[in-house]
Amino acid sequence: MSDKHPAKWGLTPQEMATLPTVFSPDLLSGQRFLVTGGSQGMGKAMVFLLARLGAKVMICGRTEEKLARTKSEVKELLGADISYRAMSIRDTDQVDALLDATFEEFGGLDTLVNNAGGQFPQDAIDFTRKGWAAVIDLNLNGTWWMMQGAAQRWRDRGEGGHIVSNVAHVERGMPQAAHTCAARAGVIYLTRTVATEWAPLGIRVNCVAPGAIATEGLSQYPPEATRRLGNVNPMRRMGSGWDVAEGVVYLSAPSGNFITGEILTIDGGMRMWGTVWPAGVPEHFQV
Ligand SMILES: CCCCC/C=C/C(=O)SCCNC(=O)CCNC(=O)[C@H](O)C(C)(C)COP(=O)(O)OP(=O)(O)OC[C@H]1O[C@@H](n2cnc3c(N)ncnc32)[C@H](O)[C@@H]1OP(=O)(O)O
Ligand SMILES: NC(=O)C1=CN([C@@H]2O[C@H](COP(=O)(O)OP(=O)(O)OC[C@H]3O[C@@H](n4cnc5c(N)ncnc54)[C@H](OP(=O)(O)O)[C@@H]3O)[C@@H](O)[C@H]2O)C=CC1
Repeated sequence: MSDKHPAKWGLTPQEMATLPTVFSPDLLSGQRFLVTGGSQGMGKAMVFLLARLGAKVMICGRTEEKLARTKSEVKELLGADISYRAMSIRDTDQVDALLDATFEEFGGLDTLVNNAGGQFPQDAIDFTRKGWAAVIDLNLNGTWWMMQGAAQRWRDRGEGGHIVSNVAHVERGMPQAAHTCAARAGVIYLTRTVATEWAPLGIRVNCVAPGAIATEGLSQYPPEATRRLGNVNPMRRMGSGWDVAEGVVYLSAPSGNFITGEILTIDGGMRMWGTVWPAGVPEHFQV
């Protein structure tokens, strides 16, 4: 992937339908997945991969049009049927309705993928209370409502399950994204805690932590910032939604059966070298 600023970010449906995968075609046959934010970006790559591997998939997002488009593309290119529901993970009533609808339609759920999220770039010193609250509500609270709601249903039905949440590489902090960094750290430590609490229930809980990934979501960021994203890790390129989708499958398939409380970092080495400045590099740090 080049580090140039493309006219359109992300993978095409045709690419997601044909990209090579290390997994065998029937790996997830009969497995039931719920992917939040499955209508674009990494979530959509997960949906295509899961459908290609035989899984039943429910997706959600706020925009019905994008969900319907994803459903028809999956049908047209893979011949598979997926389900969707327009909702916001920030609304607890809508979270309950989504989980109830999914368990009812599929007769249960095997893996919840918490992928929906986002933020805006800003220096922390300038955050408004409303802006801080919006990012925490989406990335920490919304993710938690989904985690807890799924776990309660599994417990009440006497069934186990798996949760994988898409967070971000936050070990070194993330300048101009302190709100999301705080929220993602919260999800990481929820994961590490409930992985223990919920082990007796047969529920595994993991995260994937991406670095800079080329998705449609990047169109919300200024070109002067995204132009640098191919240079924020030692590999000096961005990852793709497919890289993250394969990580989610690895944790969710039998390959992940003895993995819980884990954070699978998929960042091209950004933990070691490179800093994302989503609003642009301040003068002090320019070389
Ligand atoms: C951080 C860099 C990591 C590396 C690159 C990562 C990239 C990605 O993660 S891309 C994929 C994710 N997609 C996005 O991040 C884009 C989507 N972003 C959002 O949806 C918003 O940022 C959201 C989280 C705030 C959504 O909440 P919503 O309820 O829709 O928020 P509002 O638009 O109503 O705004 C509420 C409040 O938030 C403040 N605010 C929003 N945008 C900005 C901004 N661009 N700059 C500064 N402040 C912002 C503001 O206080 C808003 O209140 P009002 O001013 O009264 O509207
Ligand atoms: N791209 C990157 O480099 C990185 C991304 N991440 C994180 O990974 C996740 C996926 O990223 P990416 O694919 O780039 O994101 P995108 O912005 O491309 O996609 C986000 C998806 O989430 C949905 N969504 C957003 N808000 C809500 C909500 N309140 N309720 C339900 N669905 C919602 C969107 O649909 P709709 O707008 O219709 O609701 C969309 O389907 C996000 O959490 C992101 O912040 C982490 C590190 C790096």
